[in-house]
Parts: sequence; C-alpha cells; structure tokens
Amino acid sequence: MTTPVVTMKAVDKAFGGRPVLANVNWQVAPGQVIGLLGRNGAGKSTLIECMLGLRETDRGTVALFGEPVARLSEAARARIGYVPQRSDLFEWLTPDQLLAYFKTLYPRWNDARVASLLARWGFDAAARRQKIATLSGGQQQRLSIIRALAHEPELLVLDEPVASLDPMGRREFLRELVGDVIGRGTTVLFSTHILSDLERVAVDVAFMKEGRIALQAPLDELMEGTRRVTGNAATMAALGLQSALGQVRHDNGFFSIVTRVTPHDAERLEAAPGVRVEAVSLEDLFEEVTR
Ligand SMILES: Nc1ncnc2c1ncn2[C@@H]1O[C@H](COP(=O)(O)OP(=O)(O)OP(=O)(O)O)[C@@H](O)[C@H]1O
Repeated sequence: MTTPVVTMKAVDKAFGGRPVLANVNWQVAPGQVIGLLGRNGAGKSTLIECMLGLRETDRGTVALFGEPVARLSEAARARIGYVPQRSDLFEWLTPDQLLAYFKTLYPRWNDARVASLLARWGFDAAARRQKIATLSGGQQQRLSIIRALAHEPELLVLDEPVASLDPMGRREFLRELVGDVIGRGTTVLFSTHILSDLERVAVDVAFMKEGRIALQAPLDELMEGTRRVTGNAATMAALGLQSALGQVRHDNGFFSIVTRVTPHDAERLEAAPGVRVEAVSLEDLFEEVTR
C-alpha cells in the first residue's frame, strides 16, 4: 500500500476551551488535489497548521510521508511547500535576497523555474531589489508562492493563496497550478473562498464544518450526483430520502432537501408526481453543507 502523504488521527484542537478541530480523521493520498472549503472561522487554517506541525494539537496524531510531524526529518521537510495565509516573508530583505537565502536551505532548487516565474509574475529588476516590506500585498503573495514552488515540493499546501491576487494574477496562478504543479503529480491542498476557481482545477473538495471534514468528494462527481428536491411534507416523506446534506422548510409549508443521488435515484425522483428536482451549484452546496 502507498504511504499516505498526510494522516491525521483523532486530532482535537481548542482555543480557550472552544473546540476548533474535533476528532479529525483524515488521509491525503499521493497526487490528490484538494480544495478545502468552510465558512470564516471553520478551522481551515488551524487544520493546515496542525497538519504541518506548526501548531500543537491537544490530542491525536499527525504524520507526513509516514513520519510523525513532531519529529519530521530534514528530508521530509524538504518535500513540503507552504504558502501561509498571512505573509511570513522576511520584510527587510529584497525578493532576490530572500530567494537566495531559501535556496541554501533546500537540497533541490529550480533556478530556471524561479527566473521564469519572477519574469512572468511581474518582478522586473527593480522589483527584485526592492525591500519586501514595500511590495504590495499581491506582490508579496506571488513571491510567497514562488518561494514555495522553487524546491519542487511533493506536498504543496496553500492557505488562501489567491486572496490578494487580482483576476489576472489568479488566472496565472491557476494556470501554473494546473499546467505544471498538478501535472507533475504534486499533492496539493489549498483553502479558498473563491468557488469558481475550484471549477477550473479538477479537484476533490473537502468541506469543513463543526471541527471536522464534513464531506469530501471529487467536485464533478459531487455536482453531477447532488439534487435539490422540493415538495410538500407528505410527498417528501413518501420519497424516503436518506442522508440529506441540507434541508429547508419554506413559508408555504413545502420542504427542500439537498441530497446526493445515484443516476437511478435521479430518474426515480424526476418521475415522481408533485416533486421538483433541480441541479445545484457549488455555491448552493457550500451553503447547504456549511449551514
Ligand atoms: N491563536 C489563536 N488563538 C485563539 N483563537 C484562535 C487562534 N487561531 C484561531 N483561533 C480561532 O479558531 C477558529 C478557527 O480559526 P481559523 O483561522 O482556523 O479559521 P478559518 O477557517 O481558516 O477562517 P477564515 O476563512 O476566516 O480564514 C476561529 O474562531 C478563530 O478565532
């Protein structure tokens, strides 16, 4: 069996007595690309930080490449790239100095790739010699991504990587992610609030709710196999729908249930009298799952 890239078992984490991660059991397989979704404060950053050993857990175990995260070898560390939500770049350095410094820390470093990304992502000679503190938020985020890609990590973790990028920047980043990073078989985990970006990358989506991963599935499978079913109470009860992802009672007494369906279920529901069956958007699904 291939060793999972990430294994989290029974992980709990609370802040001031308030649970943020509650019995997280999660595995990420080599080559998986996962978009992590959840409302503000759902615990995405906390999950990522505990996963990478940047934050201690209260309970449970975390392993990366089969090694306990608390005692990760240098070799395993070099296989990971991380773009934090808040810039952690050394602001008193210039981009050239920062990249030269990080190059000394890694056994592998792709100079040609760094040069190409710098050129394509707007770092001309002047910007490369400017203090990082004086770069814009978006430029700092681009630099943070270049730093994380330079050593060609096998596990790339990005916490809202596009939050301060302009639409062009987002597109360029996604192109890099899809064309190069994912193409090389990199395992990628990225949190995002921009649902339309997920549709451009063929990914699994994982929804965080109540301290754990409430639902995870390939995005296309999820969209094809989820329906909103609406009808009155008696009709809905007769359908015997199981495992609703979300349920709403309308003012007219009708109910809508969002549920995963097999193609056979979908046909059966569409043929049922007095029932409306609709496809849902990713935004609808986000709302239902994280409600
Ligand atoms: N260092 C800390 N001390 C106290 N509470 C914290 C700390 N870090 C996070 N929290 C709390 O934990 C909860 C989860 O925060 P986290 O940053 O993991 O959420 P998130 O899903 O990444 O949110 P967002 O989408 O807004 O970035 C929040 O309620 C937050 O206030």
